[in-house]
Amino acid sequence: MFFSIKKIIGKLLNLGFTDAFGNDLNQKHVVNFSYLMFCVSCLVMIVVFLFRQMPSIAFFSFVGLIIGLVGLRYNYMGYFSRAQLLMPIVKICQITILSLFYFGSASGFHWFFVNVIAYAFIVFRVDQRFTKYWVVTGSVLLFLVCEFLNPKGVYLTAFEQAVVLTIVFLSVCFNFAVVINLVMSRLKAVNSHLRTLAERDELTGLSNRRKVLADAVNIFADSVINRELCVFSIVDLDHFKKINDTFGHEAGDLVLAQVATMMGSVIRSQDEIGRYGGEEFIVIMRNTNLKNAEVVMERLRDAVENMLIETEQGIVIPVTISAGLASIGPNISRYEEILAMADKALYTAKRNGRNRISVHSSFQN
Ligand SMILES: Nc1nc2c(ncn2[C@@H]2O[C@H](COP(=O)(O)OP(=O)(O)OP(=O)(O)O)[C@@H](O)[C@H]2O)c(=O)[nH]1
Repeated sequence: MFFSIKKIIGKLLNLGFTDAFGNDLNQKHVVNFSYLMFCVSCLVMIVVFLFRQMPSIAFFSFVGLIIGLVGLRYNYMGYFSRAQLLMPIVKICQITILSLFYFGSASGFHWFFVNVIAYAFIVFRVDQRFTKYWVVTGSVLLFLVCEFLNPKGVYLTAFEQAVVLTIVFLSVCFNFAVVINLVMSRLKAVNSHLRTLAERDELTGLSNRRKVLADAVNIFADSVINRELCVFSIVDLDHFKKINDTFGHEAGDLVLAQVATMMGSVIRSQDEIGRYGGEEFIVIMRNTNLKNAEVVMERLRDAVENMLIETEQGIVIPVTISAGLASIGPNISRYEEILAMADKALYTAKRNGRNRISVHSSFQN
């Protein structure tokens, strides 16, 4: 129940969004949220004041509701700056008129200006600072006018004013909590998206060199601390230059992407894969000895050899890989040493005819 409500609210706040990670998203969310809250409050006031037979406030709130819906639609249609600006204008008018002519400052209704000021600080960017200062200055001045001009109001009894004061306090707190939450969760989402972009290789979707080497450091350190084995493997596509030269660079890219997908499906979930550069990949196998690692890599080699990669013209591109494997050992103090050994083993595999797996032995030169 709670989650479905949260989902509906999330959908409403995302109204009009086309790009999940563009700029201004914090602002758009806050604008949507402000309109939603404004429309809900207008609706509540229409009901309450119709019930209390105060048609003028009910009508005033109805006009507010219509303007609120227009603003929401503006934001939905992508007229962000119009929506952005309409909100503080309508809110300032509503607070001033209700506070001065109906509720009186004892109701604390003019404290809603706090929301307008917070809105201005969050929603207007640096290049809109003049609008921001106008909204903030206007709000502060009108707050003072409301505070000193008509403390009693004409409509509400002292008790009702106390009730309104409590409602104002609670809703200002609520608005602040939601807006802070919104901004934080947007920042978190954008942050994690940026991290993903910074760590992914665009062509293959695998970890890029920086990420896989960072994984290598961590896995190596974990293995040393826990006295476990780990195996590093460097995988290289055979005669890849020839594939590019024969079938074209695009076909080469297709091969890289499809081999990467195959690697993702054959390599065990606990292992890490990344694109080391060009047509080279790294596979890091945790808690694994060389023998088991060789079995996994042999399975991959076989799977790649049997892949059917077709160009757009329907030509099948024959692809094979070679891989070199090396394991952590007693005299190894840095992960780069294992990579260097795996690279040597790869060289051996290439020298021995390619399409094979070669394991680095400590007796090798
Ligand atoms: N299509 C494509 N080609 C790339 C990419 N990155 C590197 N290459 C090409 O990969 C080729 C690698 O060639 P070589 O290093 O000579 O290796 P090879 O032809 O695979 O030969 P062996 O490794 O000895 O079997 C070069 O021609 C690069 O231009 C890429 O992202 N896409």
